[in-house]
Amino acid sequence: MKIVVLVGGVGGARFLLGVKTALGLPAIGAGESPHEITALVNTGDDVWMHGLRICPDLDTCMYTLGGGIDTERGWGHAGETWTVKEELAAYGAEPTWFGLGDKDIATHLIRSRMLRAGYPLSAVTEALCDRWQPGVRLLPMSDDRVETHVVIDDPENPEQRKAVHFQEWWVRYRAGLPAHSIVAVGNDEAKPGPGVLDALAQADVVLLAPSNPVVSVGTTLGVPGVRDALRKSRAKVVGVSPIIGGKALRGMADACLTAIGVETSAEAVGRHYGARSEGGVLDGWLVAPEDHEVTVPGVDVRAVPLLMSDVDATADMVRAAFDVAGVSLG
Ligand SMILES: C[C@H](OP(=O)(O)OP(=O)(O)OC[C@H]1O[C@@H](n2cnc3c(=O)[nH]c(N)nc32)[C@H](O)[C@@H]1O)C(=O)O
Repeated sequence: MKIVVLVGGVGGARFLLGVKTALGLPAIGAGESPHEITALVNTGDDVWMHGLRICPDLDTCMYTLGGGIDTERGWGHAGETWTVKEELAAYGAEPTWFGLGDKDIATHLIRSRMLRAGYPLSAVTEALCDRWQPGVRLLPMSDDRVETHVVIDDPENPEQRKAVHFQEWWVRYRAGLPAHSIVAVGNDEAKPGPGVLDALAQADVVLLAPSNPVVSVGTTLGVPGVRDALRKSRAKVVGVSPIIGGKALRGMADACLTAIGVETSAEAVGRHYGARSEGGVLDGWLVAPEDHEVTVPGVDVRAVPLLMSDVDATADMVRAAFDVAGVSLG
């Protein structure tokens, strides 16, 4: 079976651990399987800092699936040290609000060197995955530069608005400054990355991980051609709600939803994605038991436990999604 999953960072990576487990693969690392998992990974959070190209969602997926993640934080390397960050701060080199660990910097150094040598991000990702063996094909949504920006009131001059990179809004300001709008700069002209459209065309089932519906899954769907390919796919498309009982489980997805005028509820996010039969992308939508009254016109809504408390619980969630999609593992 060919499974395609649209993912962001931490929640997306944890969901992929469950997909692997549901398919009988080891959660960490590679393994023999008749099944093929392809993750279409958001790159709208990517940023240049200190001359390095940083791809938070790709790296979080790669480290998590390859067994190198700091499981407490959910991002960055296990056993990380921060000498370079401290030295940069001692020089007064901005930005000081973004934590780049020493081990993590090695990944960014290799990526930046390869990008500068002319390799596309997809090839760089493949090369980095040679080390981590994630057991999932990680495809950047695009090789083209797409960077999400957020329009806020300028904290230094509240009379004016300014656009800041998503990372500055999210990490520096903890999404605490109201977003007037969120714009994925470059999305309109981006081309889907190599393999992205083929994966969607050949998929037996497509899953939307419980990642941020605006700045992760939404950005990938915003790459021209991706939404159409998904809508045309012969596979059923099942989404998993990142919102339970009216709240995001981690992060500040509510601030992103508010910025695009969508309520923070499983129903509103399901309706935002919309039914495939009505121009949207969903055939099925998994919500948590407390959201069992949710309806999304044209979509098969099922209530199942949605807490990714461990890989087995997450694998159960994935099996429920397969059930809604009508696929069996044989
Ligand atoms: C900006 C960042 O987005 P993204 O990179 O998409 O982050 P995640 O992939 O971590 O998704 C955030 C999203 O995930 C939801 N979440 C987290 N844990 C669970 C869980 O156990 N079950 C479930 N159904 N959803 C979960 C969480 O509510 C967030 O909305 C970001 O938003 O952090």
